[in-house]
Amino acid sequence: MPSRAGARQPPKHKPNKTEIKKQKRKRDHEDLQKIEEAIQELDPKSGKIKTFADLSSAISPATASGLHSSHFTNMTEIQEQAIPLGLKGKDILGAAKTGSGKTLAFLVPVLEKLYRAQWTEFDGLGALILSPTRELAVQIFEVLRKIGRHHAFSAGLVIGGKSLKEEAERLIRMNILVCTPGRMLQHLDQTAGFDANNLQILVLDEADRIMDLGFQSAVDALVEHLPKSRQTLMFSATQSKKVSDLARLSLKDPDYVSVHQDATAATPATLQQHYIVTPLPEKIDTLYGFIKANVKSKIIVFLSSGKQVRFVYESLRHLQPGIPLLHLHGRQKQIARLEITNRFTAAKTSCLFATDVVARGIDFPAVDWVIQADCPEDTDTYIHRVGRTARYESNGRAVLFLDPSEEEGMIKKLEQRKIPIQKVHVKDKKKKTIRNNLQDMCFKNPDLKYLGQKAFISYTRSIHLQKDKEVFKFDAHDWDAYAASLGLPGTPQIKFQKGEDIKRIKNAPRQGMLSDSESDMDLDGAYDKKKKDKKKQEVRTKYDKMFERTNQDVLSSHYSKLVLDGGKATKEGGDDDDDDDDDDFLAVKRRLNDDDLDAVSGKAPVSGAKVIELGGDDLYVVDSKRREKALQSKKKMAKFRGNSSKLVFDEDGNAHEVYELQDEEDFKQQGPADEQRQKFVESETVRVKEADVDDKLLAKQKKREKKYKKKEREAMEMAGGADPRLEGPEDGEDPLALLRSLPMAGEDRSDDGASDAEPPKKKAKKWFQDDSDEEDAKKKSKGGKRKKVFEVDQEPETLEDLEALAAGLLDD
Ligand SMILES: Nc1ncnc2c1ncn2[C@@H]1O[C@H](COP(=O)(O)OP(=O)(O)OP(=O)(O)O)[C@@H](O)[C@H]1O
Repeated sequence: MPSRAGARQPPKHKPNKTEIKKQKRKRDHEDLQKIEEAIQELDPKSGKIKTFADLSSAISPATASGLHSSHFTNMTEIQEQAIPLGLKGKDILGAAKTGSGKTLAFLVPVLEKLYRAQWTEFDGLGALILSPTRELAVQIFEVLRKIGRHHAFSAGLVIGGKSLKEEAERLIRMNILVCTPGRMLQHLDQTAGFDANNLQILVLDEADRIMDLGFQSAVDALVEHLPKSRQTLMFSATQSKKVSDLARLSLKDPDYVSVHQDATAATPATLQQHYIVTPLPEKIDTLYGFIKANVKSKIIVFLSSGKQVRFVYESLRHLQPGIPLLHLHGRQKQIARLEITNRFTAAKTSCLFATDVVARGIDFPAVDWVIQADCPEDTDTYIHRVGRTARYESNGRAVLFLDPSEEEGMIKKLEQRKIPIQKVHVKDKKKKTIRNNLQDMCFKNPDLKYLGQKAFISYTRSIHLQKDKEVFKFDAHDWDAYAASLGLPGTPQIKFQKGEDIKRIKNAPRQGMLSDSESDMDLDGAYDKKKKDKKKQEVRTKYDKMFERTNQDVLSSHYSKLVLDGGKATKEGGDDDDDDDDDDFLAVKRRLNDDDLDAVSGKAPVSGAKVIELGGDDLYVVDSKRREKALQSKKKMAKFRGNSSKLVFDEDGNAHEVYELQDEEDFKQQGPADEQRQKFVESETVRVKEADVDDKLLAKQKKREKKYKKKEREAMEMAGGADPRLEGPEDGEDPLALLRSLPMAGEDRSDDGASDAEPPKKKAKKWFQDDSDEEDAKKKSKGGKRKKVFEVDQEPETLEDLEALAAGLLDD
């Protein structure tokens, strides 16, 4: 088509900023509209949604590209079902096998919820994701960072480990938070300007764990801070539909999404599951044998408590099985825990001894074996533990160690859950005992022995407290043999406390029984207002801190416990929250040879320790040189002893303060105050004068004695001083006794006793040799040389005089 030359073009309209914004808003609005429509059309049951690309019209471009760049293409079953429902704004109870991708199943709906609400940094907290452990929270946060990288939301991790203030500063600006319940509650309670009033979506990963007793109070209090009109997603491999839990979280008509039907197990098909029957006293041998036979593998060994973990790790480490060993439990510092998690993640071959702190959710890559050396408390725990291997389509193997008494009960329970498990036997030629090595190590290393004792106690205690008596039969075990198998010189005695405490612990099995691992689960970070207030009131001295300080050696936490036990703190309800609650329930009779320890028998186990009684109820235990030194320092211990006061004793032996205040009435009866004062001054003047005379006499006497002793010493030196009797007094003897009993020249030895008691009389000026010397001299003059007689003008008084005299004798 010809162009019309010279025709005027209509002027081009340049949109101003406001118009641009308007257009963008319109476009955004239209986009959101389209997304909403696509979501409405999603049908999870259609079987057509298999890949993330199938969702592309129902999710934001930012999420789609985040998933794509993280190499997530196909969806897992739980994702296929849960993501569409989540996008539709439904509350969800999601249950799917371990390692089946539940994390993405809730993270995609979280990102999309905020995206569609056009959430900005000024809108505050929009999504909250709760995890029972710090490790799992970190892992969820990492996945969120990956798939959410193209979004503009701010996201944070709140798991403690930093100061509340430091966390608080950043918290206020966050749109999405991944956190542990206790720490989150603490912020909601204490951080100014931080609230969750606008929260759009709440997620509970490992929901059954978060909803159980251990977290009950924290979760209930936390929910009170959240708005009722929100979406709630709960996920776990062992999800229950407990109505009470749903009510507590005010879930609205939730969709139950379960991808393992009742006919199939909650464990992945790619997982091979076995069990070994090994009597408790042989367990550590079996474990060591297994590790030695699999040194080219990546293994996780689950034990029932942190103390078990520490003992097994420390003792097997000394035996150098030829595979890097790691250990993880809740009493370790946060940094150490993360470091160990990272090291095990990166390792190709390694054996990690752990409590249930890593039983749930943690996605260690390429784990070959999961060993449950201590039987899990229930089948749920079994499922989560074995789920650390055979994750997302990979293979894995799991072995459960059972005592003969546990076999029937546990296998029955596992069969009820349709868990396919096979019995296997340890090959005879692979059996090897390490009992002698352990005994030897415990003998040489008291710290290890101590750990063994603690491990023994914590194990017996956990068996006793287990609820499932069909599986855990306390009386079926040979505890002596078990103690011996750990290398212990004797069986620590166990004392069961009576009364309400047991009930309380039994009713709250998780809090009481698995204290080590529970504390891992953020219970140590759990916010307990009462505890906090109480702590504030307690004044802690430098020495309290010294005894509380951990990592000095393996025993330190025990010291502080003993100090508290022995001291008033426990008696007055002192808060011993730093240690686990072993001794809440069981206590060990102390097996101590030391007489000192009798005073505290029955309080706690420690052998070879000294107990120093400081007076009153205060007892301090010492078994390191450093502490011993500290306790010997009068200056340091003065703080513990309190201010000293001078006492005087009356004739009956009763102690009185030096200045005891007299009753006013009695005082008045003795006459006017002035008169009394006058009398007092006069009597004291007389007393002082008398005392003065006595003091002078005493001083003179002392001076004389001193002079006399000096002479004796010098005379001895002059006489050769080689008498072997002078080599040193025996312990407890008067060091001068020998000197005094020696014959002195010119001294009358006929009166030995007197010579000891009285100072010698002043001698004549001339000083001769004695009679026996004269006799000697006469004999010598007959047949030989006559002994020279010395005449001296004056008795030698100084060392020089004596030296001169001695020199004269030698000259001869
Ligand atoms: N769609 C997917 N495609 C590929 N890999 C996936 C997909 N979804 C999840 N994964 C991978 O599967 C592994 C397990 O995922 P995830 O940790 O979410 O499992 P889980 O179901 O939460 O397990 P657990 O019950 O133990 O907590 C992870 O390594 C994850 O990266």
